[in-house]
Amino acid sequence: MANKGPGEAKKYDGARKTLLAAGVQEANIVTQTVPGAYELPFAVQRMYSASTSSQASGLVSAAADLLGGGSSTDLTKTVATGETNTNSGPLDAIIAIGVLIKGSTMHFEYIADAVSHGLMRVQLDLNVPVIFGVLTCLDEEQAYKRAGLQHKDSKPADPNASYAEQGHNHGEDWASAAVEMAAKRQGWGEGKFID
Ligand SMILES: Nc1c(NC[C@H](O)[C@H](O)[C@H](O)CO)[nH]c(=O)[nH]c1=O
Ligand SMILES: CC(=O)[C@@H](O)COP(=O)(O)O
Repeated sequence: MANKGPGEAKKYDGARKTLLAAGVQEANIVTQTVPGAYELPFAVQRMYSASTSSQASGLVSAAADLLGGGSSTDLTKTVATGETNTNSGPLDAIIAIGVLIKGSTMHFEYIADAVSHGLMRVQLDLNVPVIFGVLTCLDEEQAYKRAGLQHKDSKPADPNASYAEQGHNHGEDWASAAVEMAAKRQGWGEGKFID
C-alpha cells in the first residue's frame, strides 16, 4: 500500500522486487494506493478485513502460500487488475508506504504522530505485522535519498560515505521486514520460535 509522495514509486518497486526475490509469488502481492499518509491506518485495517471476509465467503480458491506447508495465510494477495480484487485468505503482512515532507505549519507533526500511532494500533489490534514504510523527511532531498535516488539539486553521493549517508532504497528493507515478520508470526502462532 502506498501514497504518492516523492520517490514513492521507487520505494514501492524496491519493496516489490525484494518480495519477489524472497520467493513471494507475484500473484500474491496486492497493492492499493491512498490519497495521503493520513489514510494509511484506515486502509490497512480495511484491506486486512477484506482479505479475511473474502475467505469467509469462500469466493476464491487458495493462491500459492508464501510460507509453505499447511499455512493458512499468504503474505500478500492477488494483484489488482483495476477491478475488485478477490483473494484466498488473510494477509500475512502489510507494508504501509508513505512519505511526509515537513512544511511550514504543524501539519507534518500531526500527521506523523497520527499515522505512526494508527499503524501500531492496527497491527496490535489485528494481530498482523504492519511494516512502517512511512518516511518523515525534512525536505524532498531526504525522501529521494531514502528511495535510492538522487535529487535534482543534490550532489552525487560520496562513494566513501557511510551506508546510511549514501542512501539506498528503503523499500527493500521494508519488504525484508515483511517476509521476516510474516514467517515469525506464523511460527509464534504455532508455538515455535524461528530464527
Ligand atoms: N502533507 C502530506 C500529506 N497530506 C495529506 C494527508 O495525508 C491527507 O491525505 C489529507 O489530509 C486528507 O485526509 N500526505 C502525505 O502523504 N504526505 C505529506 O507530506
Ligand atoms: C498541506 C500539506 O500538504 C503539507 O505539506 C503541509 O504544509 P504546511 O505545513 O506548509 O501547510
